[in-house]
Amino acid sequence: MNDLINYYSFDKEEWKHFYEKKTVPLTASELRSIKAFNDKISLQDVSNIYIPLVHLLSLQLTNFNNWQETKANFLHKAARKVPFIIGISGSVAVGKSTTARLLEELLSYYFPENKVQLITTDGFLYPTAELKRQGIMDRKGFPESYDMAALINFLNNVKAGVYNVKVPVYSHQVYDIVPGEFDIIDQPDILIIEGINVLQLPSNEQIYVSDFTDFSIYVDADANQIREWYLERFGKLMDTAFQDPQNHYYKYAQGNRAEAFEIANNVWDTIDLPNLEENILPTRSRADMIMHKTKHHIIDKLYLRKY
Ligand SMILES: Nc1ncnc2c1ncn2[C@@H]1O[C@H](COP(=O)(O)OP(=O)(O)O)[C@@H](O)[C@H]1O
Ligand SMILES: CC(C)(COP(=O)(O)O)[C@@H](O)C(=O)NCCC(=O)O
Repeated sequence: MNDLINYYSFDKEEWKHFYEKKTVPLTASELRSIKAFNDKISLQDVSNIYIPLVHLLSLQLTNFNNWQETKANFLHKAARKVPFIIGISGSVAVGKSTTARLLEELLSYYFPENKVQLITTDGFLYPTAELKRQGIMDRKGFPESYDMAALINFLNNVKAGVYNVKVPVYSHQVYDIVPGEFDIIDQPDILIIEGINVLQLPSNEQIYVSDFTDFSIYVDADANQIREWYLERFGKLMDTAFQDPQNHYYKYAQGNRAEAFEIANNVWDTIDLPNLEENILPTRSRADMIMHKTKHHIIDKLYLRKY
């Protein structure tokens, strides 16, 4: 990516120095818990990239809380806790949900006084039956496949301090919204929201997801590299589907593996790659931070918005 004039760019050596001295060493149990959800994650990136980032976020959070109080005083209103929302965007399979879970883990660990919750915008996809009814099953992940009004309403409720806000649950295994299942977001101090559409501007809404986010991260990588990660994940999803006929990947797991990968390549070429090029990549320059990854998900560059 060419350096943009409104971003500082850093390689990882430069970035890690910003919080080197005060780096809190990771404990053995913390390392275990990070490894437990993804044993491939680079612990060096956790120390050199994510811990300085968590520190930066905590500075921004303090600033945000002070500003909410100052604003409430000016308006002669009682100050109340307003959730700080972190948005994470990027292509399908670039590693948004892994980054989001890692940040959730680290923020909860270093700032236990804060309640941290996480959601994915996948929950606001229309159910398969509705996508089929509209004839847009091959547009899953495109802007029209999401109930953006419901997503905006959800974010508004969270910011307004509403208790127990429900979020529908999407399952990659079932490849659909799970009927009757919800996550509950209940007055968090920090909400992380990850999804391909977090930085998008919905065509038929006056307000955007980004009107509710206080810091946003775009996870970036070369499209050919992301295809590999997509296929690797497809392989993992197939490997766990053997026993379960309800699983979307069961039919692939039962059939010829090479043919299944051919189908996956085709899905990438006809759905996820065009979506990346048409709708996701153009939103990259709206992010506060761009995190660029290379082979094995190793972060090689960071871009931080200047203004
Ligand atoms: N930092 C990372 N280190 C190792 N593997 C990763 C990392 N981030 C993502 N992955 C792997 O890459 C694939 C896609 O990641 P995922 O978080 O599901 O992407 P997304 O949420 O963007 O679709 C998964 O197989 C995941 O295990
Ligand atoms: C549900 C998704 C739109 C969201 O992707 P995610 O960022 O969670 O990987 C995507 O995984 C998807 O289903 N895309 C449609 C084509 C496909 O099967 O890859």
